[in-house]
Amino acid sequence: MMSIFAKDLFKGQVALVTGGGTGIGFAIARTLGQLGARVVIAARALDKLESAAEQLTAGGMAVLAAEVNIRDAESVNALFARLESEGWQPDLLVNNAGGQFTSPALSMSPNGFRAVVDLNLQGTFQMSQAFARQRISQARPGSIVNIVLCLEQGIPGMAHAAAARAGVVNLTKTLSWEWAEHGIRVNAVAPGTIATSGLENYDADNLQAGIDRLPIRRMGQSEEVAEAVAYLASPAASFITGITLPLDGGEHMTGANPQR
Ligand SMILES: CCC/C=C/C(=O)SCCNC(=O)CCNC(=O)[C@H](O)C(C)(C)COP(=O)([O-])OP(=O)([O-])OC[C@H]1O[C@@H](n2cnc3c(N)ncnc32)[C@H](O)[C@@H]1OP(=O)([O-])[O-]
Ligand SMILES: NC(=O)C1=CN([C@@H]2O[C@H](COP(=O)(O)OP(=O)(O)OC[C@H]3O[C@@H](n4cnc5c(N)ncnc54)[C@H](OP(=O)(O)O)[C@@H]3O)[C@@H](O)[C@H]2O)C=CC1
Repeated sequence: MMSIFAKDLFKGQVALVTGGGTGIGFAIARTLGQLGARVVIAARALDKLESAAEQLTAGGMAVLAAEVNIRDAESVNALFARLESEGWQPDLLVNNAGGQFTSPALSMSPNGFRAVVDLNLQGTFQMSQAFARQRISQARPGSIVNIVLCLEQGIPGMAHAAAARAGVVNLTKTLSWEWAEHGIRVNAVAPGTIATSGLENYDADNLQAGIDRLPIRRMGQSEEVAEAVAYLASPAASFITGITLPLDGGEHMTGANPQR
């Protein structure tokens, strides 16, 4: 898929994409890199990040693979300190890392619920706070895009993720208020079902049943998410903050697939 944006849209900027070594995050990193940004891809598994970085570098992009566990505040702070000292301080942050397991709410353990909230809500907050502290201390503007989930009708089988991502949707609004005066915009994209290896743990028949109910009857592509992220991160969206953009083939109108 060709990007509709100008090739040098993000020239001179650094984009930090969490979970940027796989799936949607990889597509976001590739799009931002193709549009001129230097890109940091950050996650836990350095081997996966390094092979992703190799692919992107082979395509002519400037890419740094950096280890981080977004659930761990010390790891997050160490990442931002490293990026500053190595000249990769980010102008744009894409909080893409996240995920969950499926389980009926009745069988979730406290620790299982907490792990998913920690990853998706606490992790997103910790990354956003570290980013904003760095930008604001240097009086530089910035842009944050959070990847959430289509959750408008609730998500049966994923109570932890639904609650955590609803938290991120409101965090997006609240931080957009608090940080607007510093030139930092905060927005989110809410994907429906997107074809990535991340879907391997989901029942294919149930996914198909959900897709059959959509106005646009197919899975989304990672590149479609990446284009929306590029738009929201760019000056074309300079008057947009606090929004969550549904990117879901219409799923926000059909309701969640109860079999998920
Ligand atoms: C249509 C689809 C839409 C969305 C698609 C996507 O998002 S695609 C993207 C897809 N990509 C991803 O989702 C990737 C990211 N996802 C992850 O890393 C994991 O799903 C995670 C968030 C649970 C973290 O896992 P972790 O290993 O760091 O967790 P931990 O070791 O710290 O354990 C904490 C607690 O959680 C419990 N527990 C863990 N797994 C299961 C399970 N399957 N079953 C039941 N319980 C489970 C575990 O037993 C423990 O509780 P206990 O026993 O102490 O009471
Ligand atoms: N595919 C889909 O249909 C949809 C996906 N999403 C969301 O989009 C995002 C990307 O998903 P997708 O590409 O499909 O799946 P992936 O499983 O490929 O992406 C998850 C990424 O998050 C990283 N990650 C997980 N835990 C941590 C952590 N503690 N610290 C840092 N990085 C972490 C993983 O890397 P590592 O394990 O190396 O840390 C991985 O790169 C996720 O937030 C997902 O929930 C939302 C809606 C639909």
